[in-house]
Amino acid sequence: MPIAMITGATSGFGRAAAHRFAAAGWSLILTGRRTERLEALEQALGDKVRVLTLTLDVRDAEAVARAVEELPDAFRGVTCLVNNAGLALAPKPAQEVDLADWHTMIDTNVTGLVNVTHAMLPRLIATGAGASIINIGSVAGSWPYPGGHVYGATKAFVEQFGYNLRCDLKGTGVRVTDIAPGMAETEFTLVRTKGDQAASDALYSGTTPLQAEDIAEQIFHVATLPDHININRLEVMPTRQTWSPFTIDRD
Ligand SMILES: NC(=O)C1=CN([C@@H]2O[C@H](COP(=O)(O)OP(=O)(O)OC[C@H]3O[C@@H](n4cnc5c(N)ncnc54)[C@H](OP(=O)(O)O)[C@@H]3O)[C@@H](O)[C@H]2O)C=CC1
Ligand SMILES: O=CCS(=O)(=O)O
Repeated sequence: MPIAMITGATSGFGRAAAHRFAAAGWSLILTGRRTERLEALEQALGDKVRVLTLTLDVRDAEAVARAVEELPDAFRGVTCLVNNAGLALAPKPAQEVDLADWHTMIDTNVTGLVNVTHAMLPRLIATGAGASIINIGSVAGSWPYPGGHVYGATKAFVEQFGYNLRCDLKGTGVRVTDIAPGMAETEFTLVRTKGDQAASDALYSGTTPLQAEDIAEQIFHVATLPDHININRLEVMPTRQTWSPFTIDRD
């Protein structure tokens, strides 16, 4: 059975993707910082498929490299890497944001994704045809909005990094896709607001956001396309989310 490695599997898209791949019999390497949630996933899925959990902070390049180096033989032949771990912080004007929040987003969404990709590239190239890297970008990487500041910029990095990877991976069979979701109801807003459950509930109320399972289905679809097809970018929004017009500062 093929193997998927999913970062940020303890919540949201990552956890839903773990369930989706498991339903199709894939073996799983699941990572995140919250060990108890990884254990719960292993309990839920371990009867059906082979599961390896790794408590890992993607920002720690050494720990990531070591974990990949020490993968047990049964988990070395990874077919699909889902670079999903990420977060937004500080939904307020740039001039009011703590610098530490910008650093956390860059360290996680950019440096963390690069750490995991760098460590996994040899494994994916060894797999060859049919292998894929699926990076979770965001609509925020393409469309500016107030309070998007560094978060959107990190997701623009994710998109361009993926395209550039594709150039260098030509001939290896390894595919690279940027899946760019719009508003989806996960723990994302709870994290972004540093635990403000009311703000999170308010954002998703009275409309129909994407659910984690919607994006998990897209991830699984991209991972299981015939070997000769590479979706470069897949932008997915709720039907009830669109763009705003330009705004103008007037006297
Ligand atoms: N929800 C949305 O509206 C959208 C989300 N996205 C992106 O989707 C991805 C998943 O987010 P989503 O599922 O919504 O949010 P959740 O907050 O529900 O899940 C985020 C996951 O990322 C993990 N994570 C965060 N920081 C780290 C870290 N330093 N090291 C390892 N794992 C980490 C968390 O695990 P743990 O805390 O256990 O480490 C968790 O499993 C993110 O990249 C996000 O930017 C993109 C577009 C829309
Ligand atoms: O990436 C998350 C979606 S949004 O909050 O930027 O619209």
